[in-house]
Amino acid sequence: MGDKGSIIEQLEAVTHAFIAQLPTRADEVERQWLGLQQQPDNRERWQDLYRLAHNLAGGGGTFGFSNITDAARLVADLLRTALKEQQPLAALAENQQLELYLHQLQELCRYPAGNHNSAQPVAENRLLTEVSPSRLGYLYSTKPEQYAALSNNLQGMGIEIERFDQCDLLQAAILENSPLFVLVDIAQCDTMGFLHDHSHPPMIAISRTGDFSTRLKAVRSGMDGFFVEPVDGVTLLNFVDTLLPQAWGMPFRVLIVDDDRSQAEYAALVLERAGMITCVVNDPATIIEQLTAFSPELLLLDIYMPQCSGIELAQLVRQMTQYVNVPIIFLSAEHRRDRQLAALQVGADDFITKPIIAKELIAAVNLRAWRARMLNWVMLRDGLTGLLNHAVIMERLQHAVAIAQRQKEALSIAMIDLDHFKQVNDQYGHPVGDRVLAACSRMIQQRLRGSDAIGRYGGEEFLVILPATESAQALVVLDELRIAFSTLRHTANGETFRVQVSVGIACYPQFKTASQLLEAADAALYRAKREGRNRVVIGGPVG
Ligand SMILES: Nc1nc2c(ncn2[C@@H]2O[C@H](COP(=O)(O)OP(=O)(O)OP(=O)(O)O)[C@@H](O)[C@H]2O)c(=O)[nH]1
Repeated sequence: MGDKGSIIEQLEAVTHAFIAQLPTRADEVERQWLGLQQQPDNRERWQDLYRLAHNLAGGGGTFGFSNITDAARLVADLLRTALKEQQPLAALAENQQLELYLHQLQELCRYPAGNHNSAQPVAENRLLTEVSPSRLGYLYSTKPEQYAALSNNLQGMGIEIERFDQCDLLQAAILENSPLFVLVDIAQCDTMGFLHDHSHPPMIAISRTGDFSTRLKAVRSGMDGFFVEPVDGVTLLNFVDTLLPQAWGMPFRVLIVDDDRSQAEYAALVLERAGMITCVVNDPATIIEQLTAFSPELLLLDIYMPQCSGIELAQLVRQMTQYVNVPIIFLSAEHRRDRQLAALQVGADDFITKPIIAKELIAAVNLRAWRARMLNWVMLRDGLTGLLNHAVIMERLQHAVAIAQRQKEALSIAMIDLDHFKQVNDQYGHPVGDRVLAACSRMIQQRLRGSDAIGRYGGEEFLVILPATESAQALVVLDELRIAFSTLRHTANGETFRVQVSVGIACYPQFKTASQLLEAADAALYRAKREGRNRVVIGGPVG
């Protein structure tokens, strides 16, 4: 099921087939209704009409025609009640409400094109929307003084702020420019109705007070975050990072274990359609290999399987320490709440009852996978800079060297150290030093490729790993970065200052192991410092 192209093609094919037979279904509805005008006491015919509506409601939901689902459900609900309560069938044939519902349903089936909302599941998954990397932030506020304070604070971090005081202009600008985030003055929060209809960048409420009712107002307006003024730029950008597609843009990877092939394939189709990557396992005995090969971010387990139960499988997975944090969702026809609770006690996170409702499944998987990814993100990152922490960047280095060896390709690493940083702390204070560190980290992130790994190696020292990069290329990239650093203006106590960096580079295959690379980059950095700072030096003879 990993082949996304074929999944989408399959899905398009079945959707087209569904659309193609909608007009015929409309005719059938009409024929049944007219027939029932002649034979109102024919219970079987009423039941046929009920089944027709019921199927349209299901199919409409599956294939993205929510209007058809809504209309068909009105018909099906009305008919089910009437048939169950043994209401007089002749009266049903004269029910004007039913006639109206049926008419709406026929219209929607005959002209389905304008009603398709197939993009909805993907759009609902905000994390998957592509927003181009941007250095633009928007402020929606009628107060110019708010703009001045924020703009000052964020300019030092390389972010430009634009203010809007009209919602429609803001909305148009968001669609056109995809800013990094939108700050919304709490007074304007309740005018942001469009948030519910579209995907959008992180929307963050700002307010002078952080009391319960103000925060609640922000939540109810659909805000993604809340900051009390004065807004600290570093904290704000770190928070935005946790919501951004760079951090979350990769599709979720879901492993589905179900001995019932059709159920498993259906769940996989639904999730793939919402932009996720799935792997279906019908034989629970192969789960260990699949966990290693696929490295899922979430497990969807059927409870009742002949060979071993989903509950046993969840226990088995939880006993493998590397999967302790992977969310597990049970999928089962079990409706008894006590059984469901017992199942959850083995360490699962949620329980979805069959038959699968696509929307519910997508929402549950999205929520759990997103939470797990966010926790992971926080655990792997350095709190001040948002870069990978020391342990993680060291692990990435080992990994990058192994790949370079296997693929027989180049690899460069660079150690970046701020020059005379102690003076910044001494002169302006530690909090200003922190802000400078955060601004520099952001600049490295903005300038390097997504495939490069960037970590905080020590206090004011960063380690960058550039896969498939020769020393000459690394030199060019790092020197551009050095120049960009020296042009960044920082402000403190009304003064403006600049900070420079020294860089030491080392490259594979000149240096063969992670520790040799680190040693060589460190020695090169030392040379850069000794030779006058604000320069880039390559370790060993230049390749
Ligand atoms: N504000 C702040 N300062 C830090 C942090 N981590 C390390 N530092 C400071 O970074 C400074 C490093 O000082 P030194 O190692 O003497 O180096 P330097 O002043 O940058 O001089 P050179 O590296 O030789 O150019 C020390 O003052 C540390 O306190 C941090 O997280 N925040």
